[in-house]
Amino acid sequence: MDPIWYIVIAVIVVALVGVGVGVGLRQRALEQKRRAEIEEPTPEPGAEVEPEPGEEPAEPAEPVEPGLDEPEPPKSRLQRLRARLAGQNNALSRGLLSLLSADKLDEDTWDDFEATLISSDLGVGPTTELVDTLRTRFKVEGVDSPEKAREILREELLKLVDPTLDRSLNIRSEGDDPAVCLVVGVNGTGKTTTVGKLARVLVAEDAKVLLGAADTFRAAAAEQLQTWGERVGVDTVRGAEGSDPASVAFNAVDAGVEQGVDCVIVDTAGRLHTKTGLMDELGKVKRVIEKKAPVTEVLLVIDATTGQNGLIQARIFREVVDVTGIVLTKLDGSAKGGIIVQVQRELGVPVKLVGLGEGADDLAPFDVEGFVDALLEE
Ligand SMILES: Nc1nc2c(ncn2[C@@H]2O[C@H](COP(=O)(O)OP(=O)(O)OP(=O)(O)O)[C@@H](O)[C@H]2O)c(=O)[nH]1
Repeated sequence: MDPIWYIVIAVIVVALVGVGVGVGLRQRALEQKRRAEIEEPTPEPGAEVEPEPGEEPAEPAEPVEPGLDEPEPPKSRLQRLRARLAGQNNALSRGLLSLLSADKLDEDTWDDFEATLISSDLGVGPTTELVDTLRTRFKVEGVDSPEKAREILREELLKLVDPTLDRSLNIRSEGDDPAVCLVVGVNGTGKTTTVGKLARVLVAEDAKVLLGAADTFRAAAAEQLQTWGERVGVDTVRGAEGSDPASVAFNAVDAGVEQGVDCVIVDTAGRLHTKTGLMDELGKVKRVIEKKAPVTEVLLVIDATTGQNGLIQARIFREVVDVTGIVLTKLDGSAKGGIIVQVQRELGVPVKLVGLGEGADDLAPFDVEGFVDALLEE
């Protein structure tokens, strides 16, 4: 035989032995694995693992997102904000307290009181009403002590601010659709800030929220809104700068329905040059959203420091959309809480929220008794 055949045969033998050993080893490994599985079965994905007797069942790990803010709970927020409204810093409060501390209630004292109320944006109508009622009651009921005067003043102030108005916010889903909250107002009043703060209020109450940046007029507004959302783990639906606000609002609500959120809050632009433009745009935003889900709350944001201007804006917005609630911002900087009464009378819509600072949690539900008591606090 040719020696080349010896070499070929030797190579084949070596190869066959190698394959045999390999298969054997693999089979042994498979066998070991199978045995191990029989002794300790691998759980199906998502299946619950029975704890060993005596062993504590493992707690499902909370998804912890690093760097998220923890918004202040509504209760302590209210107390803090009440404290901020109280006392001598507030013109309305000062006027009320000066009446209570007057030695005698002569014409001059009543005139001064009336002037202070008007200058604190209470408006001429409500001021005259209040002063007339107080004068009559003080006389008829023979007020002879500051305590009695305070009691009457408190009662009349409560009536003026109207505790009977429904101030609840329709921002929690009640059916299959999410609640939709449209936030409108002139630029600079604090709309974007309010949307951000409101998202925090909802997150603190464990609601699932989505934001819609329909202020496409100013790119920085969407940026600002997204930053507010990111701080509490809430997503923002945005569009390109200058894109149609109605389509961004629609996309946000569409995504909200898809994700099953409790509330979609839509921020809108306020910087429109003509009233007609404003009407067209806001009307369209609302109509387009409602192809997807009803708008459950329309909040008009008014800057308390703008006084009569705020009222003029309120009138314009009332013509455009059905405002269901007012957010009065910057009450901390105005010292003129009287605007609450005027704006409610003007629109026939309750003040539902008040902003009392630039801080992330400086927004609180408006509480009539808390407000009046804060004004009368010394
Ligand atoms: N002191 C105080 N400042 C506030 C309050 N709410 C908002 N601001 C400030 O007001 C300024 C304007 O707020 P934005 O939220 O940007 O106002 P906007 O209405 O969205 O303005 P545009 O996006 O231009 O339409 C910001 O500096 C806020 O920090 C408040 O309750 N108190």
